[in-house]
Amino acid sequence: MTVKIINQSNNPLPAYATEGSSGMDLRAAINETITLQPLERTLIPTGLFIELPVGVEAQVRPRSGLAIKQGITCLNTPGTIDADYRGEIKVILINLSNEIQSVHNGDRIAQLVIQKVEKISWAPAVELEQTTRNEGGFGSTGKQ
Ligand SMILES: O=c1ccn([C@H]2C[C@H](O)[C@@H](COP(=O)(O)OP(=O)(O)OP(=O)(O)O)O2)c(=O)[nH]1
Ligand SMILES: [Mg+2]
Repeated sequence: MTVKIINQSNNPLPAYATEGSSGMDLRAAINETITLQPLERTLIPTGLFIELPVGVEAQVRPRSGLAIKQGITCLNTPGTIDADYRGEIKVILINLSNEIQSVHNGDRIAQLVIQKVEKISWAPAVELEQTTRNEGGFGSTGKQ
């Protein structure tokens, strides 16, 4: 699948790092370094605008390296880029460490995963098919 993209940043286009990579890293497109206080969140532009076909979404997901090394993650993970969104892809980062963290222009701050999405119609009902699990959840399995 090819997807139209406008890149208003001076960073390279997001790319798969290896043949088997699910995501393409997103880079910060910022003029000045951003500092994040502990628990501070901020919206970081990428300079990227895309045109997804209907039936496809893009997810903005955290990078594990940033999370473990700096305690930085995406607050709304996974972020949803709707097929009909024509605005700039932005990343909501939060600093969950107890130190000030910095983000520089070009830093890889998140990753974009392209996924097919199903659209459904509701069939209103009064009862649902029984299952072994039924209403069990929230740690219901594996108990003696
Ligand atoms: O991490 C994100 C999440 C969303 N978006 C953009 C693309 C998406 O299509 C749009 C709306 O996102 P979402 O549906 O998550 O936000 P909302 O709060 O429901 O806003 P809206 O009412 O505009 O849908 O914002 C981003 O750029 N980055
Ligand atoms: Mg929405």
